[in-house]
Amino acid sequence: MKTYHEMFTDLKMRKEAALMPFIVIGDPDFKTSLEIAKTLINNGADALEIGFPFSDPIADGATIQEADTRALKNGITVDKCFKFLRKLRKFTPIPIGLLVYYNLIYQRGVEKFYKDTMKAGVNSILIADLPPEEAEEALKASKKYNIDQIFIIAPTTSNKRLKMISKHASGFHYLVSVMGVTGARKEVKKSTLTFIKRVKENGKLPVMVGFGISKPSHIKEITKAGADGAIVGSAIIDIIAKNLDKREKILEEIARFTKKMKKATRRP
Ligand SMILES: O=P(O)(O)OC[C@@H](O)[C@@H](O)c1c[nH]c2ccccc12
Repeated sequence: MKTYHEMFTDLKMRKEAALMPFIVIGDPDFKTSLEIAKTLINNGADALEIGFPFSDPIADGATIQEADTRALKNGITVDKCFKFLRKLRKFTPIPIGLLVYYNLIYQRGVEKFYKDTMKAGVNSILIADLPPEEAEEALKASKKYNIDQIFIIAPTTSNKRLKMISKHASGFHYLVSVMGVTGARKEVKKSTLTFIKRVKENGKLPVMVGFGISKPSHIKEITKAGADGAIVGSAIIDIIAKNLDKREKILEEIARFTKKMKKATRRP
């Protein structure tokens, strides 16, 4: 199993930024989502961010909300999510990060959740709705089980707060490109580029940018501004949603899209 640090070091030598696609377990169904994860890896993903479906995903826009609904309708539970992760880890050594809402962790018990995460060979956890001020118990478990705790940094995060987050975070900084919810966007704002520079100057970890990244040109813009990689969720899930009645097309189109996005991570 590869650490984030090893991944970023390897990529630096190859003059590439990291491509980290995001999918929801069980969307459109358990088996297909595992095939999708493998397709992402086979076509250039450097790491994966894996979402546990949740009924009230407050940080998510319509695309991911609907993915969560599809997965929950398929009967995906937290136990099934861990089963998925164990299968995925057998397939690949690349870093795998979880995206979860705190309720799912709280329900299982913080200690047990982190232990299961460790046993599944997962690298990191990002809890979408848990600020660092309230993360004491989670941080304790993350240290005990050697899981990187990822925290979100938003455009409104002050440098002072960024330093506080830097004290607790490991793995990478998750820079949210814009205020708002997840969802593919047409453009990268100029303000996002200056924000990336600010986090590079004031943070301590490699910077991954997410929220809205949906085209190769977006990846080029953010990496030129200093980002170490991109997290791409909704643009991939839109492909799933569009092809629900012709599932063989899902893998085909995701393969094509991933290759195109990975190509854009090469630094000139
Ligand atoms: O979907 P987008 O706009 O490409 O953004 C990445 C995103 O999907 C993923 O990182 C994510 C999904 N749900 C979240 C909730 C909070 C923070 C991040 C996320």
